[in-house]
Amino acid sequence: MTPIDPIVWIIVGGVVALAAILTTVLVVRNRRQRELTRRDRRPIEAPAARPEAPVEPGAREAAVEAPAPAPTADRPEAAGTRLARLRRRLAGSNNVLAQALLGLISTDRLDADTWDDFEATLIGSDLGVGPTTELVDTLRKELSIDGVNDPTRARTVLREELVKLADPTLDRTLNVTGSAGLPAVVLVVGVNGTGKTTTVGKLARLLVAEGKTVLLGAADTFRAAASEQLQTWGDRVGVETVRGAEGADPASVAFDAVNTGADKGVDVVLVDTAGRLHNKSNLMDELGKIRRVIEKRAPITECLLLLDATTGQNGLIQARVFNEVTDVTGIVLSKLDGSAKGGIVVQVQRELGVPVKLIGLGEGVDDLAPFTAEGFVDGLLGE
Ligand SMILES: Nc1nc2c(ncn2[C@@H]2O[C@H](COP(=O)(O)OP(=O)(O)OP(=O)(O)O)[C@@H](O)[C@H]2O)c(=O)[nH]1
Repeated sequence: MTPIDPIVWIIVGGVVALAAILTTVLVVRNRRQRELTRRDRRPIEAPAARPEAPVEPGAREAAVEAPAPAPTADRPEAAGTRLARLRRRLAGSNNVLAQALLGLISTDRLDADTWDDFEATLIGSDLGVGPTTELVDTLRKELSIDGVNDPTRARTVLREELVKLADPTLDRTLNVTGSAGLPAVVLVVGVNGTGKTTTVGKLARLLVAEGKTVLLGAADTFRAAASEQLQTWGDRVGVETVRGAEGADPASVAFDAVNTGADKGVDVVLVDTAGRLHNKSNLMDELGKIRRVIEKRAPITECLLLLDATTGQNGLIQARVFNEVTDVTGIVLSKLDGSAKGGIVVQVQRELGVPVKLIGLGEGVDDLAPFTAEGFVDGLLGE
């Protein structure tokens, strides 16, 4: 056998060593690659929560105006708490009417001057001349028999008479139940700035909390910001808002909203309108068209007229015009907070023959309450 040349041994040894090195390198690289892949697949950990910064007074309200990203409704305050808070607000120190009423029952001598002052205050509170005269006559009669020496008796008589004036017999049910598989349609009308958009938002929130499905229609196409404002409410409450382009025909947006609501099977469609009071025939045309077009798809179950309590007699004149041009089924009296014009409740119901169904007592999301004659009077008298 021929001995193998040492050179050949060296070459073979080198090849084997090179192969071993290459194999080791490949194994290590593969292992690293697998490790990296495994790390990538690990779920991303949420960053540690940052401690909440202290909230400036009013900052929460401002944050509330921003559209909420998630379409989930925040639940309104419980009805009892809300009403108690609103009652306190109604009896607030800036309410001239409440002060005059409480002044009367706490005085120990009723002379002609006291009655004159009382009468003037009631007229100033927009109670109207007729209801004021009725109230003063009844109180004079009742209290001259019993005297005001007994403040509890005086308060009882005053409460009874005021409740009668606010008329507890009126049906104030909000008609938000549709029929024949169609949604209920609530049309909200009124002069600009009275609080229509805000009320639609607050009402949507209450309806959602009652378990109803709601859709908003932004038929106030006159003011671009109005439909944005409504959309913001819709986002916060977690309901869809149907909008049109700025300057679009309000009737067509209203129809789209009701049509979408009917197709989607929602319970209630709330339609916000512009209701500019250019002149009576324009208003009649605009609201008439909106009504006709909506009713091609579903009947309007409730037409709410917004009335700003602070505008007094002017507001009443506007309300009369709206009531003449469209079939109003309920009044929403906004801005009763801090207004000395609470008497308007009585006057507007008598003049228009339409019940006040809701009252607005502030700009906050929960500052809308159903109206009841007893609750309103108790609020005024601070009970
Ligand atoms: N204090 C108080 N302010 C209210 C109340 N309701 C509404 N407002 C405020 O009134 C202003 C007008 O309200 P909007 O809802 O924009 O009124 P609108 O009728 O829709 O107005 P247009 O879109 O111009 O027709 C807003 O600043 C509201 O926050 C209320 O009950 N009390």
